[in-house]
Amino acid sequence: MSTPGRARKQSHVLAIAPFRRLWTAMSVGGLGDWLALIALTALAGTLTQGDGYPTQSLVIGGVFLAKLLPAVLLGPLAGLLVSKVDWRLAMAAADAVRFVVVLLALVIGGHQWLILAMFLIECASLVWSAGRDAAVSGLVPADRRADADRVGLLAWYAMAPLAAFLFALVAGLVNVLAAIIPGFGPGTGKVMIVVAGICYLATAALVFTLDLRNAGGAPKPSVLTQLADGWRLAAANRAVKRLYVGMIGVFAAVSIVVAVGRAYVGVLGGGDAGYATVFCAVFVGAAVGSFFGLRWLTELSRRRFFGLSIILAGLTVAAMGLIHNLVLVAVLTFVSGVFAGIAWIIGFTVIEAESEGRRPVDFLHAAARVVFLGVVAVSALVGGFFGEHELTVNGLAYAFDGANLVLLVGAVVAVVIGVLSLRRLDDRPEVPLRVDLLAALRGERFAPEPQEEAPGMFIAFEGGEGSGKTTQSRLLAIWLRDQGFDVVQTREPGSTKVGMRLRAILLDSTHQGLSAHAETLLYAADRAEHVEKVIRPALERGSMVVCDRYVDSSLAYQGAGRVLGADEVAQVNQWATGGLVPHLTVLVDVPPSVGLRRHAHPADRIESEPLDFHERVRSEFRALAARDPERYFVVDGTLSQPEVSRLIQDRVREVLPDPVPRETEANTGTMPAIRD
Ligand SMILES: Nc1ncnc2c1ncn2[C@@H]1O[C@H](COP(=O)(O)OP(=O)(O)O)[C@@H](O)[C@H]1O
Ligand SMILES: Cc1cn([C@H]2C[C@H](O)[C@@H](COP(=O)(O)OP(=O)(O)O)O2)c(=O)[nH]c1=O
Repeated sequence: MSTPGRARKQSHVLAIAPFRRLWTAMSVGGLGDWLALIALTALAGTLTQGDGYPTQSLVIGGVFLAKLLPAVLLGPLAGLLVSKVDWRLAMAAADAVRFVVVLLALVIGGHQWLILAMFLIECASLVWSAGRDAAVSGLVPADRRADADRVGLLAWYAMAPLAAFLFALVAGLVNVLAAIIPGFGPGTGKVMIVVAGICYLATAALVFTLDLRNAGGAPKPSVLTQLADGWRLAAANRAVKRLYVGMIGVFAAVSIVVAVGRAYVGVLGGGDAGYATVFCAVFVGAAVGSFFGLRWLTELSRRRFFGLSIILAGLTVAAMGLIHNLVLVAVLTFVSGVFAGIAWIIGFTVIEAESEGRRPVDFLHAAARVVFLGVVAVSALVGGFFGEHELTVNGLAYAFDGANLVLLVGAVVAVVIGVLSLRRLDDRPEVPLRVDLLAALRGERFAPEPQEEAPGMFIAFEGGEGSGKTTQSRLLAIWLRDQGFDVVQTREPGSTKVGMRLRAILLDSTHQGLSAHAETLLYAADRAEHVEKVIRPALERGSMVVCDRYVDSSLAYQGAGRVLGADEVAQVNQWATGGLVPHLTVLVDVPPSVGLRRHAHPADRIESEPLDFHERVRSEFRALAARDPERYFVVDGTLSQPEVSRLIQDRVREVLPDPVPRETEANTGTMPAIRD
């Protein structure tokens, strides 16, 4: 539904000039951050070159940890600090600190200092980010802040491959110079640290010249709060939870490549340039994957493609751990990035559809940070303690170090998560994956052998309490009979002999406390009986079946209302009905507050549920309809009865075989109907 205010096309959030300047500062600062990270980890690798593999692995891990810990531990503090001081000063001071600290890294040697420097830079960055949030709330109107956050994050992530690319470029140049000029001085790490310092200075200048005094607003929730909030939102929807697990799993596997990259590249004979190339390859791969993820293999179910990409990303990471060749490792890194990108964009799109347009950006960004932290810590420790090993197979020596082990373990985890995602999120269980995939590779959608389709037509009515389904399904049955069709009008629960008994159990309000699982199974039992004894025989005779409630009621009431999750309830019902799906489902949509007031009789067991139960039911019905607009017709049940009927008739006419045209309908006359 669109409101007039929404319908007005808004200009891009970057059209707000002061925000554009802030955004530029965010991008330049982001470039500095990424450069500092790559440079400090590369320097850590170079400094510890002679100290043995375990030390090197632990020191590089230490730098990564120093980058990630402050946000998790000190995030809320920084927000509090900036809410008390002038944000512009705070940001400029943070930039000055970052500038001084990176440059000190040039002067002070020793790997302990690199770790401390990273920690200090990150603490300053926290203050900077809190200042940025305050600035954004001063510069951007409230309804545009989500857009502002999005372009900010986009810029930040886009700076990663750019920084890595610059780093690789300079590393190449330094190598050439070192070859030409014997004893050529500074290594790439040091050169890039200077560039990072310049970025911080530029950021300070950009921020300082921003003219705005009324910035303020509440600081953003901390990483841990964002995580908890995001997870709580997902709790009601199992598919969303599984998508989160898949996305985070594939992210973890690919993070390992970055975490062990410096040490592994060193073992393979590469240096700074090789490390930066691998770093760049992950991000470029992910960008390519997320750009094409929705466009490749369009005939394959997206959920299946999601699981498959996670498995393939895992297999690529495994190959990386086993193949000792720098060029191949760089190529495989790119490929694993592509698969991770595909999984992320699909996960994102499906989650957005499942959660009514809410974008889980904050949650995923926070989760990515925490997961990266964990991955880096574990990789550094395992890699460091496992150390270097050499296996001898048939007289051939094969190096198997901590990095190899960590890559393989990550790969196995990703493959397991991928297989689980594939099984648990499958939306085409009736079609074998291999057949589906082969057809999709040929650009076709595999259609199972059409089952002998019964000649009749099945129309279901769905909606909340008092929406008017019963009234409308009766009126539609009468109208269809007038059109000359043989009509079977029926309802759930309770249209068979056994069904009547089940209905009594289900709706009698003395049966309070019936377990949600038992309730689901009883509705499914009623439905199984109904399909076998009433609906299928009618369809086989060629009748029109008009049914008041069907499977979607269970998805909405038991799946969402009772929070059992739509997937399991759908599986039970798929089994109970033998997969019988209506040709058309009419959803009569009314707010529960309106529908519940319409009934005069005393409330039954389900009607007496609280309002938020009925709200969940309604939003699940709407979500189901939104997912398959071809098969659903949503009608506003608050309109008058004749109006609702007319809209339904217009829609049903479209699917009728050989309908009487609307213009001549008045002349065909109406059979006298007995109405109650
Ligand atoms: N479009 C409508 N506007 C106002 N009242 C309606 C409308 N449609 C049905 N009603 C009334 O609302 C009550 C519930 O209708 P019913 O068809 O039994 O709904 P449901 O089967 O969805 O519970 C009935 O009293 C009916 O007369
Ligand atoms: C068919 C079905 C109904 N229900 C609930 C919804 C209704 O409250 C009740 C059916 O009662 P009914 O008297 O048929 O109500 P309505 O006129 O609203 O259709 O059973 C489920 O919870 N799950 C289901 O699968």
